[in-house]
Amino acid sequence: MTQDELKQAVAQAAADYVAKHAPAGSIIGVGTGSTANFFIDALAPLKDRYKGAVASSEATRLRLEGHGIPVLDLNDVDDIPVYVDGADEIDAGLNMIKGGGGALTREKIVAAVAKTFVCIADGSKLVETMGKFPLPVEVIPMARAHVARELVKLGGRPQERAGFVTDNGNLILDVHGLAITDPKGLEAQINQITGVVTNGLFALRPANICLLGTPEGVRTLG
Ligand SMILES: O=C(CO)[C@H](O)[C@H](O)COP(=O)(O)O
Repeated sequence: MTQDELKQAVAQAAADYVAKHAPAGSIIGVGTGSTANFFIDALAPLKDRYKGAVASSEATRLRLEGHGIPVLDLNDVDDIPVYVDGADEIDAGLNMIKGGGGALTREKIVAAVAKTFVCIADGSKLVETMGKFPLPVEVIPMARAHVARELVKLGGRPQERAGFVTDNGNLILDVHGLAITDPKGLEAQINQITGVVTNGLFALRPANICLLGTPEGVRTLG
C-alpha cells in the first residue's frame, strides 16, 4: 500500500469513529495536513448529520467549505465531542509532535476544547522516542533571536522555517537534535520561554486514541 492509501484508510476509519461517537447535531473538530484532508473528504458524505466543524487552519476551513460543511468560530462553540487530526510523530503513550504544516497553535486550541482527540497517522509516524522530526515552535517575530538562544540552551538546533508565516502572523522555529525523553516536561519548559506562542509537543494533552495505518489494516492504539 502507498502512504496515501494508508492515510485514506485511517481517514475513513476516523469518519466511521465520528459516525459512531459524535451525536447527531454536534460539531466536529478538524485538524490540518494531508491525512486530515483525507478525513475531510471522508466526512463530507456525513455532513447533514452534523451542525458543522471547527477548523484548525485556514487551509482546513477552505477545504471544509469546499465540501459545503459549515465552519463555526470556536468562540461560538461550547462542546466538541471529537477532534480528528494527524501527527508528525506519535509514541506509545500517544504523545505527539505536530506542526509540520505550521498549524500547531490552532490545533492545540481546538484539541483543548475537544473531549476526544483521535490521531490519524500512517505507521511511519509511530516512534519509540520523539525528536527525529524537528520540533516546531511558533514564535512572535520580534522574539526570534531570543527564543532561538533559549532553545540552544535546551540542547536543540533551531532553524527558522524560511518564508513561512503562520495563520496567526508568527514564524516557526523547527528545532533539530532533540531526544525527547520527557515530552510533558519539555512541552512545559519551552512554553515558558517569553516570545513562544506554543510548541508542537502534544503531551500535556495527548491523543485519546490513535488510528494507525499499516499494510495489515488499521490498528487502534489507546
Ligand atoms: O500538525 C500538523 C499540521 O500542523 C499535521 O497534522 C502533521 O504535520 C501531519 O501532517 P500529514 O498528515 O500531512 O503527514
